Amino acid sequence: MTTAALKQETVFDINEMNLWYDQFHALKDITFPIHKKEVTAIIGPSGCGKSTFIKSLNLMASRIPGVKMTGDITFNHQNIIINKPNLVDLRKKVGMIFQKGNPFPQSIFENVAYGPKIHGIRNKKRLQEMVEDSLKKTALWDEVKDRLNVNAFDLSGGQQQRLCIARAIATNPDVILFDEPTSALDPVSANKIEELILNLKQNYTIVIVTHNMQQAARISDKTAFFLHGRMIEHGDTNQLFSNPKNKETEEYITGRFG
Ligand SMILES: Nc1ncnc2c1ncn2[C@@H]1O[C@H](COP(=O)(O)OP(=O)(O)OP(=O)(O)O)[C@@H](O)[C@H]1O
Repeated sequence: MTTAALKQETVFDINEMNLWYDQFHALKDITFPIHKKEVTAIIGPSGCGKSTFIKSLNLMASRIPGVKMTGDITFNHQNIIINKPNLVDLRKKVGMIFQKGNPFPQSIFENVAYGPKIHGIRNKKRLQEMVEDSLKKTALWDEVKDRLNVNAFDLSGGQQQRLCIARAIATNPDVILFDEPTSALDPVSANKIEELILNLKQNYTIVIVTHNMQQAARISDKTAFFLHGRMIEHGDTNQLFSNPKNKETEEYITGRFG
């Protein structure tokens, strides 16, 4: 096998990416790849830029007034910072899940059917199939199949989070971004989300921001450690946690700060 064939396929290539909130330089010269069908964890102390980084990947951050981005985030062979793709199309391909499930105040069915509908799917049977498929992929189908018309707010916090994941999956994304998806959940619900993420990586590329280093170690293939707006170290999760190359990474993962 050639070296090129061995090279891992990437979904995002981030190169010398910078972001400012007005005068505040929040992300500095970020360079690393996000590999296809892997889980990449973003770790680091509070305020280091994890959320800002993950929100840059779907250009959510760039919509905040006063934000300026430079450099290169290549997704599907185009630099999304410069080329400014259509945001509806970008977010169809790059879904996002937040700390707290944020379903729409509508039925379970309508929450999941929402994405396909705005992308033009009107056929009722097709929508039903897509909703069922997405709910099965998030292990929610058996829990809700008899009450698809109840309001999504009637679900538990963990179920709402899985519903939001089903909503993201329904548009057939390439990537799902998770910003601390389990920090508002009880341990059992959190565990279900972790299991789900491990299953989802067969079909999707996943980037997860987490404060929980055990979680990063359990579910990610690659980890990137951020500090003061810089990406300090990126590598195989096992290697980064057992034998970090950088002194600051070591101090963080051994709990000496953060
Ligand atoms: N909308 C904003 N306007 C101005 N500054 C912001 C904004 N959002 C974040 N920041 C600043 O950018 C820096 C990085 O914030 P960010 O939320 O990305 O960090 P984080 O690592 O995700 O933190 P946490 O773990 O506490 O959620 C912080 O100094 C924060 O105060």
